[in-house]
Amino acid sequence: MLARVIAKGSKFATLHTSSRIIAANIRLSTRFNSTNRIDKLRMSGSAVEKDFQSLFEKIEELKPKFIDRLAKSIEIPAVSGDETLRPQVVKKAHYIAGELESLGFSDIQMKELGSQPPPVADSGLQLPPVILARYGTDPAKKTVLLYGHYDVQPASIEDGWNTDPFKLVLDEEKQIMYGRGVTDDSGPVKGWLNVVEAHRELGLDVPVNLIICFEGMEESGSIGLDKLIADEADKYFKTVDTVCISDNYWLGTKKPVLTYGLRGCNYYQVTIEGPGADLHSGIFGGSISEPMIDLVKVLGTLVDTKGNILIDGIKEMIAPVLETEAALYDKIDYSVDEFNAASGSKTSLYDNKKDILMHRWRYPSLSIHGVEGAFHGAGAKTVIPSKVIGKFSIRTVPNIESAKLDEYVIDHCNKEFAKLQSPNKFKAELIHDGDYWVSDPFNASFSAASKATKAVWGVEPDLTREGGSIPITLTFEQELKSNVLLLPMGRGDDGAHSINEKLDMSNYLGGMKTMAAYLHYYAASDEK
Ligand SMILES: NCC(=O)N[C@@H](Cc1c[nH]cn1)C(=O)O
Ligand SMILES: [Zn+2]
Ligand SMILES: [Zn+2]
Repeated sequence: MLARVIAKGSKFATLHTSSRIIAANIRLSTRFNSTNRIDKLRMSGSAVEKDFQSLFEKIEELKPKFIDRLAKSIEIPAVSGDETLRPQVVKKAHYIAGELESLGFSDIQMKELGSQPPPVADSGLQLPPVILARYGTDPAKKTVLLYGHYDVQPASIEDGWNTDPFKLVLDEEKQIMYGRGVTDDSGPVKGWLNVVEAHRELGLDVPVNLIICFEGMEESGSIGLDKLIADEADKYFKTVDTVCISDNYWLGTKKPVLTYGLRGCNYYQVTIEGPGADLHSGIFGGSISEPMIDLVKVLGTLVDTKGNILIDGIKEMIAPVLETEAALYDKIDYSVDEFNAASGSKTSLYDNKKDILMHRWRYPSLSIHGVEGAFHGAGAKTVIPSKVIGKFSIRTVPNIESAKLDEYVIDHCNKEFAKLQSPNKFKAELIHDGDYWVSDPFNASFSAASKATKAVWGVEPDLTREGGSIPITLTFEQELKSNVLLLPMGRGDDGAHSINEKLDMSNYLGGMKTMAAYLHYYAASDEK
């Protein structure tokens, strides 16, 4: 099936110790003061780069096929957070496994993770499989584990999409692809497959062994994957030298980045249950205790309008800002204008780059996401919802302890609800969690990615942290005792999780070239 085309003319340790972070920051500031370190790591180059031209040309030549491959993927609504769509998530897993097989991958295993733990409506709901596969098993080569996720965030046209979110639409004039998952994370996942295909078409050896680990629950907290990685650390993953994840974005729209840190994410729900059914507000309003009113009151105690989290104990766990760290932000290529453009507004809480970046990378945030069971349609339905579930999450940073955070959050909610003296039933609970990750970006893998970026984009990448979360990153680092590199494909304005998610063609093609060059530079490096 071909992509729909818009006609021309239309429009960085689980509790990472402070000392490790200090060391990383000092090294980072050294890097920013001079490029000596990365230059020292730079190998001669020419032998490594001899195949780049043909590889890059082949990637360009295969563009129609690569668009088509992405289009097929976008058409499967693999929304992990929607229980009714679980069969689609499983379908997409099998579809990708088929593609891996036809591209010559071996030892393809669909690892089952059992049933999804509560809270879940269907207690027997099976988790989607984790796809494991190998490309090459040459003991003389290094082995790179490629992680990605094939599930996506929910999307519907009613949210304000200009096009069907589950159809890839190519704006020919702007050379931009739209669709749920194009940048997060189907584009990058397909990118790795395409890189292998380009090598095969050229009869060119992939210079490293690849191990694929693609999961279908990333957007829902990577439930079940921690255990699989621990179980397979000395088995399927035994030979892994490094892990590369392409599941985040450039900071802005112009400059490529490599990423060495992520915030964590603990996601909670509060359930308030009252009347036996939804009621007529004219008959019962004023004489019944309304769950939605209780919920609004409780949610209103979590955070203020300036983004300050109002739950006791959290602020005290945040790692102090170091002088060396503070200096880093000035050197990052980013602006308030880019932030505003990406948000489509001028509603920033801060008027300078440093504060925006610090509140994205190194301070926690609390967001209120939605209310299940509440009236949310058009019109003016005079209903009193009988049961409502409020959803919110906290993005975590060094040195917030996840278990302590859960305790503080749930205690806070229980206390605030008790103050209401409501007869309604109340429960506050954690849905899923994933730790923050901050790493030292001075190793062979980051060095290879830096050279690859220079080779493709002509600039040294900025080293960034990311406000989002990839829950499994720390698990890979700890269980496999290997470095993890975040090598993003898309741009900061791609609208991941939002409406009209996009991926610029230049980022899809350039991203694949960078991935390919990375594998070659890493293979040629003296270090692991
Ligand atoms: N591209 C990474 C990403 O979007 N990660 C999600 C992970 C998550 C955690 N809880 C729910 N989803 C993110 O929201 O950062
Ligand atoms: Zn993602
Ligand atoms: Zn995502």
